[in-house]
Amino acid sequence: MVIHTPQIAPPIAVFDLDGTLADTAGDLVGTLNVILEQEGLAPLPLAQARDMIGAGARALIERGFEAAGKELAPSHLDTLFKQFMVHYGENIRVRTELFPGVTAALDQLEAAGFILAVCTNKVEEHSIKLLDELEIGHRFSANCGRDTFPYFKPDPRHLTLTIERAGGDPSRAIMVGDSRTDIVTAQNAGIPVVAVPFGYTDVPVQDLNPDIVIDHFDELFAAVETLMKPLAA
Ligand SMILES: O=C(O)COP(=O)(O)O
Ligand SMILES: [Mg+2]
Repeated sequence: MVIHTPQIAPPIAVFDLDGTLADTAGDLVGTLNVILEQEGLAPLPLAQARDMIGAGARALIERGFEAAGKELAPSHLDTLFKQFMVHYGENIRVRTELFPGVTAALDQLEAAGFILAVCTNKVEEHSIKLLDELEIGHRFSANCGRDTFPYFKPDPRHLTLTIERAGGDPSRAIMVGDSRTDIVTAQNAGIPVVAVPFGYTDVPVQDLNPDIVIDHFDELFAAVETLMKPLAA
């Protein structure tokens, strides 16, 4: 007699990229400033422009122009977006580094049997390139950007389709992110969310009602265990 045990999907942890896994602001704002200067506008200080990150490069350019008080026609935005993509792609890892403790936290999750995935509003090509240059790309079963599906964060389908592509189960998943976009995406997908406070957000992440806020990646595994305990029991 063959006894069939029910197949339980492994747990999955899905990470945002910019402001969560890596501090990318120096290179994103660096490219934004190249565009602004080319348009005759003053470059923005990093401290001001970093919180404009999180909704993709198009939004970053729009927000940069808004901060400079300059109108931007949609057709011109298209041109600048293409220039941004080329310049950023060529300068993606000049000042960008992983946040402290990322590699060890991914090790811990992998050792506990977690599938790992990325769900970012970066375009997929740049997300793949950057994570490879940061030498962690091979760890992720799926790396889904703004252009991977017809939906992108805060649409919860960006997250649920990432989980599906990685071979995970949305009922055994957690999201880790730095912004309102990530928190709203996870909440709308019914998935618990861990927030990091060191990323890019114009309001403190604590005020956005995530399930847990961690100050350092050293705290991630314990946070995930707490949020997933009912599932493991
Ligand atoms: O704004 C971006 O370029 C992408 O941001 P995200 O990785 O935080 O989704
Ligand atoms: Mg982010």
